[in-house]
Amino acid sequence: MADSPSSQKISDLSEEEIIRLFSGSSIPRGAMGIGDDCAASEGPGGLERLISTDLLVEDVHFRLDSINAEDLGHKALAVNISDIAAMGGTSDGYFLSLALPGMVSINWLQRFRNGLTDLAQKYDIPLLGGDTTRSESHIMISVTIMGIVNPDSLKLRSMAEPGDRICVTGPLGDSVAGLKILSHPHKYQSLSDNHRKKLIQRHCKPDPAVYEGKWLGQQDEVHAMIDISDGLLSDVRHIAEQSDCKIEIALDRLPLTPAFEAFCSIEGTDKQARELAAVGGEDYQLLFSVAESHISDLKDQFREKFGKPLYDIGKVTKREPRIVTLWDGSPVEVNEQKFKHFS
Ligand SMILES: Nc1ncnc2c1ncn2[C@@H]1O[C@H](COP(=O)(O)OP(=O)(O)O)[C@@H](O)[C@H]1O
Ligand SMILES: Cc1ncc(C[n+]2csc(CCOP(=O)(O)OP(=O)(O)O)c2C)c(N)n1
Ligand SMILES: [Mg+2]
Repeated sequence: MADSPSSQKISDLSEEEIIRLFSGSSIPRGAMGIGDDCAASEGPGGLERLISTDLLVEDVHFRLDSINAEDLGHKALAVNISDIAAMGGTSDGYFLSLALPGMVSINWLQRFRNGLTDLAQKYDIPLLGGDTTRSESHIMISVTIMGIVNPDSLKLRSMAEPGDRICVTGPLGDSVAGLKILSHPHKYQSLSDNHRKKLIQRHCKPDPAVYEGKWLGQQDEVHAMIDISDGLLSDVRHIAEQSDCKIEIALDRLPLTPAFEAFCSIEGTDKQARELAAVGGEDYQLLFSVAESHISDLKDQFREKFGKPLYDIGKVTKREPRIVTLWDGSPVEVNEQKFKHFS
C-alpha cells in the first residue's frame, strides 16, 4: 500500500488490512510466518517449533467490572494455549508482558497471577520471561507462547480439501451469550442462575481444547485446523480462503448448550440463536476438516477417548474461496455483525 494522506485513520482499515501492512517479509525456507494460528519453523530433534502471541487490552477484550482477576489470568494464557492446540501441538513455555496503571492493587495482581499459574501448572507450561511497564490508563496483557509438534501432525488453515467434512469439538455461542449477560444484566433477569453462571463462566474462563488438538493433529485424515476466536463463520472463512475451497456450513447442525438455548429464547427465534452461535466469538473450540471416508471412525474414536461427541456441521466443496450458510439445506444470508477491532 502506498503511503496514505495523514488525514486517513486506521479506523478506516480492517484488522486484515492493518496486518497486510506488515506482511511480505521473506522468511527461511521450510518456515511459516504470518497467516496461521502460530508461526512454525524447524525446532529441536526434528520437531516443528511453534510460536504465537495474543494481546488482551482493558475495555477491548475485558472490563474490570465484568471479569475477576483470577479468570483474566486464566483467559490470557488459555487463548494462547488454544493457538498451539489448533496447530496439533503441545505448549512448552510462555512469556508474559504487562502494562499496568499504578493504581492496580497488589491483591488484584496476585489473584491474576494465581489464575494464570494454575492453568500453566495444569498443563506444565513454564513461564520463561516477559516485560513489565507502566501504563497511563489501561491494563494490557500480552502472552507469547511456544510449542512443539511433530511435522506429520502439523495442521494448517490451508490444508482443507474438497470432499472433507467440517467439524467442531464442542458447542458454540456460550461465550458471546456470557458477554451479553455481563454487558446488559437487567435484560436477562429471567434466565436461571445455573444457566447464567454457565454462560458467564464460558466467557470468562474458556477451556482450551489441549488434548483434543494434540490427538486430532495425530490423525492423518484430519486436514485443516483452526481455533474459533473471532467467531465460527469468520474462522471458517480463514480456512476457505487459505485452502482455496468453498465451505458450506449447516446452521441447523450447530451444537448449542441448553443454557445458550435458554438465553436465546428470551429474545429471538431458533434461527437467530444459530446465527448468534455462528458469529459470536471467543468459543475456543477447534474447527477442522476431515476426509469424509474417515468421519464415522473419527467420531467413534473421539467419543471413546474424550467421552464427548464431535459435531459435523458442514462440508468442503470446490476450489472457490467462499463460504455458504445453509438452513434446512437451502442457502441463507447471515448478518455478520462480528466483533471488529477497527472499521
Ligand atoms: N501486527 C502484526 N504484525 C505481524 N503479524 C501479525 C500482526 N497481527 C497479527 N499478525 C498475524 O496475522 C495472522 C492472523 O492474526 P489473528 O487473526 O490475530 O490470528 P489468531 O486468531 O490466531 O490470533 C497471525 O498469523 C498473526 O500472527
Ligand atoms: C469488553 C469486551 N468487549 C468485546 C468483547 C468481544 N471480543 C473481544 S476480542 C474478540 C474476538 C477475538 O479477539 P482478537 O483480539 O481478534 O483475538 P485473536 O483472533 O487475535 O485470537 C471478541 C469477540 C469482549 N470480550 N470484551
Ligand atoms: Mg491474534
